[in-house]
Amino acid sequence: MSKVLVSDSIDQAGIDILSQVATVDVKLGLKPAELIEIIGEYDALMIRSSTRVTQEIIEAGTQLKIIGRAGVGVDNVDVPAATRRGIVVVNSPEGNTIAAAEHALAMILALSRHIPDANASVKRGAWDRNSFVGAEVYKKTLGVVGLGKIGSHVAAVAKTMGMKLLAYDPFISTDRAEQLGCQLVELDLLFQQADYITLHIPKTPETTHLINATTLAKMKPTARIINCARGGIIDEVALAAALKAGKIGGAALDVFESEPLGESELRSLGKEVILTPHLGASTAEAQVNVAIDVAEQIRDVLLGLPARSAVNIPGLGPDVLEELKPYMQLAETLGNLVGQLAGGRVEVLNIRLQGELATNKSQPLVVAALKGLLYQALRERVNYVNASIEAKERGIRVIETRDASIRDYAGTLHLEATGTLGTHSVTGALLGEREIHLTDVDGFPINVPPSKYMLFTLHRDMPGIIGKLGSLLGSFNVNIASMQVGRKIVRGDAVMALSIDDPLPEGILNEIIKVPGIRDAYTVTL
Ligand SMILES: NC(=O)C1=CN([C@@H]2O[C@H](COP(=O)(O)OP(=O)(O)OC[C@H]3O[C@@H](n4cnc5c(N)ncnc54)[C@H](O)[C@@H]3O)[C@@H](O)[C@H]2O)C=CC1
Ligand SMILES: O=C(O)C(=O)COP(=O)(O)O
Repeated sequence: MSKVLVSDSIDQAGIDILSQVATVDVKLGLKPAELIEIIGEYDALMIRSSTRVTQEIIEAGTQLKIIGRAGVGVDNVDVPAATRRGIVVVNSPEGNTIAAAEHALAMILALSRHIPDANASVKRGAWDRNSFVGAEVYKKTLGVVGLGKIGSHVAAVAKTMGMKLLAYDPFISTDRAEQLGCQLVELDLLFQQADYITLHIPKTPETTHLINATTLAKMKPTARIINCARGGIIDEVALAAALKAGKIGGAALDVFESEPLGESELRSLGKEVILTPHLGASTAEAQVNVAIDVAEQIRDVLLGLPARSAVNIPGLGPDVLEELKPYMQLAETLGNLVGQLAGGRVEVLNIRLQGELATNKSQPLVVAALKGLLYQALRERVNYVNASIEAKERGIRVIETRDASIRDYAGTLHLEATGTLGTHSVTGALLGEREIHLTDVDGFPINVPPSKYMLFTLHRDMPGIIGKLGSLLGSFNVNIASMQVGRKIVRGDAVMALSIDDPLPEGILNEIIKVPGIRDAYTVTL
């Protein structure tokens, strides 16, 4: 019989489902070394946000078939390591949406009326009616950063409380924002005008320390910040300094850069600060929802059935998956790449399936391409099940064409994305043992395998330009793993595709564009 390890607190409803098909061990508070020691006995691991599933633990999980995250964020799981091992990672993208939204709303009102401190005061025996004069949210401006599942519910409720709604979300259309009652604005304007700023975005390289000393200085001195999304989006040292200097009116945090929260200036601040221990999803209802959602997926996978909310491996039957998996990985890689090249919000995605890909089994490839395209916006919240729905909700028009004629490769996939910042295209194929190769970028022929960190330049094909770029990167200690030039005619325009060992340090892109002959440059992380 299969064995399942539950290493975080999971509602009994989930345990009961797992017990139908497996022996279930609930072991909470395991240290990493303890988890490494026992994980090899288990076919499945069920977690929330406390257990950190590192590459080391995944490699020790020699029998693991599935990791189930009873919640949204899988940033505590080394998903690429799981994918390399063929371990499916599933989550519950919507099970705790209402809970998290209501926690953010509760924080807004608790901050406004100093409820935690007033409560503590009365419980200490005081009757102090002067120290807790609050503020109304009515007719105040709420700035919603991230208008996804949770942000849009917060906006809907705040609107009923008479708040004016501003939103910033580079991947949402103006129409969609207006449907949600929000005026879509640039982030700086939101910071300048909002009385309350509530964060509902994933933690990504772009959103890390989005709230910092510089952005805090743009806000009203009376502004209040709420973070029920992810620790790290706010620079907590800068926030504490701004609060102590009276540059910010208040903050309510449910998530922290390091959890459990260690030593922090935030603890010493008064009624203008509310701190909760990552309770956004901690309602009875949400915990039943996510436990059942994920336990059912673990049960299905252990029974050899596909999972419905896999974040890394599509929920297809084993045979179909075996046949399509390499092409789906190609499609997802190309979707991720073209999404980053296009930048901003994509409005149209043209997908051309060529040669052996032009079959009636194209739908999983289209879904995989959309999942890759939406990854920058939604991270682990987008999966093979909801990618098409999310694309539709975001107003992305998908145009699919098939051409069974075979050209340079047996089967190629061409994606063209038109977004608010322009149009870009990529083509790819599988070579040899089904190795992914990029074969064209923006109409320029190349033939390179994708790597995690890549740099693309559009430049004039002229002597010395490769050397200048190489020297510039070298001066910033950027190591080039490979480089290739694609051009259509000699001395015309050309594209350079470089694989680099590490992410491009901040600010270098601007230096690259200053190199004579270089027209544009893009850095991507795949
Ligand atoms: N505190 C807690 O216990 C909980 C926290 N969460 C966290 O809340 C966050 C939001 O969750 P959902 O609404 O379900 O996710 P979602 O994926 O539905 O929404 C995220 C939104 O952020 C937008 N976005 C992505 N990058 C952005 C950027 N740089 N600037 C502005 N917008 C950006 C996306 O376009 C998307 O609309 C996630 O990080 C999730 O992990 C979710 C549940 C409970
Ligand atoms: O679902 C999420 O992203 C959460 O942050 C919820 O975390 P938890 O399951 O309550 O540890």
